[in-house]
Amino acid sequence: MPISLSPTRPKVLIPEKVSPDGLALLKEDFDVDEKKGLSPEELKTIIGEYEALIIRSETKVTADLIKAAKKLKVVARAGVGVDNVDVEAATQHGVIVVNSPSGNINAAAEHTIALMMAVARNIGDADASIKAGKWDRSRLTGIEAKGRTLGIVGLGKVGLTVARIANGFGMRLIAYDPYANANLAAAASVTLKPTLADVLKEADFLTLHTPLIASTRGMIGAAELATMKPTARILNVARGGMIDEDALVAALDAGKIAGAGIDVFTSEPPKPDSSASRLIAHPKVVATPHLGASTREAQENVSIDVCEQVVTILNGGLPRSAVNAPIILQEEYRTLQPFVILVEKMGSLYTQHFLTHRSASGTATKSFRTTFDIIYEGELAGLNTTKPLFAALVKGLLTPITSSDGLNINIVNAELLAKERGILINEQRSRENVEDKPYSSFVTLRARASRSTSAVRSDLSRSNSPSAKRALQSQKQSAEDQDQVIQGFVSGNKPYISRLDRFKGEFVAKGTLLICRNFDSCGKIGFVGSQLGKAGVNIRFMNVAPLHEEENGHGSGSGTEAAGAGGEEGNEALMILGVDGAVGDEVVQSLIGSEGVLEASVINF
Ligand SMILES: NC(=O)C1=CN([C@@H]2O[C@H](COP(=O)(O)OP(=O)(O)OC[C@H]3O[C@@H](n4cnc5c(N)ncnc54)[C@H](O)[C@@H]3O)[C@@H](O)[C@H]2O)C=CC1
Ligand SMILES: O=C(O)C(=O)COP(=O)(O)O
Repeated sequence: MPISLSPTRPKVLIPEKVSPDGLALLKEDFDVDEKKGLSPEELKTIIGEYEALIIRSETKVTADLIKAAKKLKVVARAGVGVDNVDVEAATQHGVIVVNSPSGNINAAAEHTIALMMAVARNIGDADASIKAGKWDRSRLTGIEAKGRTLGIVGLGKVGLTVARIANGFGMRLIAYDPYANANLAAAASVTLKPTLADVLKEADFLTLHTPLIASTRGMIGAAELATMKPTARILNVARGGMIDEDALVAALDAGKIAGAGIDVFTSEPPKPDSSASRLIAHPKVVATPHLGASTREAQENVSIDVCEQVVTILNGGLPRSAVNAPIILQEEYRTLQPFVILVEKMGSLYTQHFLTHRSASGTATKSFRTTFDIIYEGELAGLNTTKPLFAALVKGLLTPITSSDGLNINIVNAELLAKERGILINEQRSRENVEDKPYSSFVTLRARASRSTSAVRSDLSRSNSPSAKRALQSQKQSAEDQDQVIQGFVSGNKPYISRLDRFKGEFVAKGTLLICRNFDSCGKIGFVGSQLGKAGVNIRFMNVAPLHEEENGHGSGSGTEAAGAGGEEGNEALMILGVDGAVGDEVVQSLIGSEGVLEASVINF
């Protein structure tokens, strides 16, 4: 396969050891830089070049770093914990943070069990002793796990896996987790306790498996240790800050706790003379340098998991495990993805078609409407989340009028950006039956007029006075008082537009389209075809969209302009032409005038 040397290939930075299995997925389309041992300053200097950053627990992704990362779209954590990432700063800058929520769970659970047995049987001490030439058997007598109580704090993915393995050892299992799933706990033979104190006082082994968050930071301090059995042993393969390291050292010294197996520390690597270093050096402690996830299998899993997500995000798709975005269920994801594309195209069509078009009076730029209704009908109406569709709409609406590399709109920041620009989007769901239609879901985008058509219509139906009715009627006919409508659906995974403004006609939203509004009479198609032919523009397809039935009989909405331009009577239609390549301004201008083309716009999807 030829290798593209294009300088525009997105760049991915990997400042830590990440398994090559996932990186192979990136190398085809992106430039992958593996640069280990960078200082925070060096990282900050180069981060501006990169679209994606893949990290483990060592890289600190601070607000400062994110600010310097002008092109960054994604921070991918090849593991679970994201406490080394300033997720809030990432959200503010529209940077998606993804992780691998289950790739290393088994590794972390098995490491916990390894530490538990190492502490129970004095493995570390025994190993050092025998290597020093001693045969010290009586001092190194241990205890058995069987029949002892394992207290689990945090009964999530790792906690439950530890429970299942420990159950096989014949241990009694208790846990404290106020948010735990009671059915899963019962199925793993775990008794949930109402308070942490209940677990602390009964545990022979205490193991921590919560994230490091405000409610868990320092959760095991001197006061908690004082309530535990003096024969108890503590395990921590979660995060350093959850145990007060100085308090644990003091409890071990005082014989209030029998031992500890610790994989994670408040400073990693531990600074000399820090509380972490004192804990590691303690003879009753078995310590490992954050090895919970360090198995070949786990590293393969997390690497493939996050690299796949990086590929998806850099190709404009939605990740499956974004930390700073709503979670999309897998089955919903499959339903949503083609509609994400459709809705983005509908938004983009709105901005390109309604805002800038050519007419006899030159190029007109209409003001951007700020209140939109988006109505989901059919299957889409039953979805739990339509957040990605909302984001796609904001992206579609704004991308044509903003510099594309300056605006990075995604599910994370779409709401904020819409708000900043004063755009109000009302999402509505309609259970209307689409069974007789060739599609299962249908989307309507309605840009509300300053005074919406529906409001004028309801005023019309309520008004008894003929003069008031006439006034309202003329108000309704003004283009600025018309809601602007785009409708679409997905069929065969392709995004179709089925209504554009007052016209109905199906066309695929793809490539470059030339859209002409003209009188629906003979000769127009030939005229446009010959003008484009003269300009060397190849026509891929052509469609005529007549007035939508709602509009027939209501007159031709923007009648003033129609009469002024051509002076012809009768209905209007849209001519939609799929063309190859660019259509220059002069070509568009040549179409408008006496031959009856009233307006034209060029849309690039
Ligand atoms: N040492 C290592 O290499 C590894 C460490 N980890 C760490 O292990 C920890 C657990 O990971 P997972 O099981 O995947 O997370 P998880 O999110 O599946 O489970 C966490 C559990 O903690 C519970 N929890 C939250 N706040 C709590 C509180 N105040 N008190 C009691 N329970 C609380 C939650 O309800 C949840 O059930 C994380 O800190 C993660 O970063 C994970 C993998 C490898
Ligand atoms: O996944 C986690 O939360 C871990 O702690 C693993 O960290 P690591 O990727 O081994 O630096």
